[in-house]
Amino acid sequence: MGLYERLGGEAGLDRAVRELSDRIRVDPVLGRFFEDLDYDAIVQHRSDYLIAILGGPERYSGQGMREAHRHLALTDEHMDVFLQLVRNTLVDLDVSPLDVEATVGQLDRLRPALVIPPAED
Ligand code: HEM
Repeated sequence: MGLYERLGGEAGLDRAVRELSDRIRVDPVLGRFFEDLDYDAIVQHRSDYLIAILGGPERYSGQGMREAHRHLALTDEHMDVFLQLVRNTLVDLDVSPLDVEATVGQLDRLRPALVIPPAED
């Protein structure tokens, strides 16, 4: 059984992403990014995307991660807060410590696409 199945497959990941997204929305650092956006659509896309990269069916057909986040000018701190919320959410959903770290590790691989390096000047 792979990581995707151990996380509960499509239903398990959908639930985890919903729980994670509720936490992101009220987070003091990350919440402001979602003001005035179609929140439910973002949660659905995020879920589809994560299901695909964690080994489930490919339902995501939105933009690439770099294009989707470029205008947000995310920093390493934003990414760290995001990954900590992922970690806490999975721990609270009783995912095993090894699988929590494997999942966080997979998501951290997207960091170079999501974080815009500070301008050199
Ligand atoms: C591994 C980490 C992440 C993944 C897999 C991910 C995934 C996604 C996906 C799939 C979309 C939708 C793109 C589309 O509909 O075309 C999206 C949009 C968005 N993400 Fe992320 N995201 C990640 C990290 C973050 C972080 C750290 C933030 C910081 C707040 C963030 C903020 C946003 C916002 C605000 C949007 C909507 C942008 C807009 O519509 O203007 N994401 N993300």
